[in-house]
Amino acid sequence: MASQPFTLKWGIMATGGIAQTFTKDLLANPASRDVHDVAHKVVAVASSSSKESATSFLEKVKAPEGVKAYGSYAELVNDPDVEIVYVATPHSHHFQNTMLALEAGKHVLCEKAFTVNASQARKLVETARAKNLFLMEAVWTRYFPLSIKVRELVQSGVIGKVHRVIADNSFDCQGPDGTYQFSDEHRMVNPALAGGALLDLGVYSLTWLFQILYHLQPEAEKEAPRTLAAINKYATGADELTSVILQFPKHNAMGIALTSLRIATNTDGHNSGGPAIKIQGTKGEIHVMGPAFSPLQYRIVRKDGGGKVEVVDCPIPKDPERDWGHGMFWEADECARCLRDGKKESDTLPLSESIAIMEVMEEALKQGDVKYPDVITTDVYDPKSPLNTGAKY
Ligand SMILES: NC(=O)C1=CN([C@@H]2O[C@H](COP(=O)(O)OP(=O)(O)OC[C@H]3O[C@@H](n4cnc5c(N)ncnc54)[C@H](OP(=O)(O)O)[C@@H]3O)[C@@H](O)[C@H]2O)C=CC1
Ligand SMILES: O=C1OC[C@@H](O)[C@H](O)[C@H]1O
Repeated sequence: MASQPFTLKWGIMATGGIAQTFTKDLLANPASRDVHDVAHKVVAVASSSSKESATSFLEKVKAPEGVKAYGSYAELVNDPDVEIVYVATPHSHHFQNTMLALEAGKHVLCEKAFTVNASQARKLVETARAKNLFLMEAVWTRYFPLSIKVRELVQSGVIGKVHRVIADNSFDCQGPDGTYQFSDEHRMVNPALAGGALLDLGVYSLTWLFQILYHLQPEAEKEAPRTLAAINKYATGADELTSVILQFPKHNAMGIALTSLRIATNTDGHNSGGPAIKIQGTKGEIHVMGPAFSPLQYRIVRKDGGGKVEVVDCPIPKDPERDWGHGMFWEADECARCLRDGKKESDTLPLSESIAIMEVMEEALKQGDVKYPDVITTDVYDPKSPLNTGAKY
């Protein structure tokens, strides 16, 4: 007889778009993605706006009976049934919200971008380690079977030594008059919510650079990159057209990360313009078709392939009962496996790597003179911060 799966009990912090998407993935049957060793239970959700928002969230995601709805983040982190908190607030809030959960003794999966700057990231990691708690940045793309396969292919030498990775994750968000489809208050462009292309979208371009050029470096030869950035800013002061070059001189490798809110990676949204990611080695290339955050196909182009391209599709499985499957469940499965195995961080995205990525983004934003308000950049934890209580700031 098969043994029972290890079941992880989740608390959801915030009720916005991605909280709904992720929670629906948690509620999908793991068997529909051929996972049988771990499972997930949603035990509570909290809204900083009102208990009603949390209740309406549970209706929207078609949660089963018995899931608790809270009107504050403090109640959620103090619920003894919650084992791990999924932090699904804007970037501005990640540091204070994750600290709130860690201080209450909860494990945390925190949405990308991990924090607003590197010192906040270091503080989170120090706190999680001091308290012996699990912590992971929710970069779901890393846990896609496609990403795992591409990393394996690169490591096995199929395309030889990789010298360059070019990755783009850009959206065309502008209306006919050049302003954006969303207001200046929206989290995408509002500096008070750490808005901007780099922290929201560019983090995925950097994910591809890092998971190939940095993650696969042997531990003894780890080399942090030099960062060179160019940034054009929107009227609000947030970055809107951002390019970052990462140089790894010891490994003779270079990465180019592109992101923008003005111009899309592919103008027709169908990859007609080519891949979003190109991984270029001495024996060939791997092309990953966009979007960079949720890719469904890669192609291997061999130098001696005579023009033939190997095309591999990696669809995201759906739970037929719920007619749902978005691909965020793989990162949730990673959290469950780590906790089952007593691990406090994921090997696929170690905390040191989340810090290294935040160091790059902080440096790039500094070079582009992008500034955020003190209330969201501080690395001093305050349980009563408006970012934790939902008060205006
Ligand atoms: N992995 C992925 O594919 C995606 C990840 N993300 C990431 O998820 C996070 C949230 O994004 P998304 O869900 O799109 O954002 P939304 O604006 O849809 O939701 C954010 C939620 O955060 C809470 N919140 C608390 N304080 C504030 C505030 N001052 N302003 C706005 N919201 C606040 C609100 O919930 P409440 O009122 O209930 O407290 C709100 O609903 C970001 O870090 C983003 O980068 C976003 C989209 C996709
Ligand atoms: O993480 C993300 O991926 C998908 C995008 O639509 C979204 O803006 C971003 O936050």
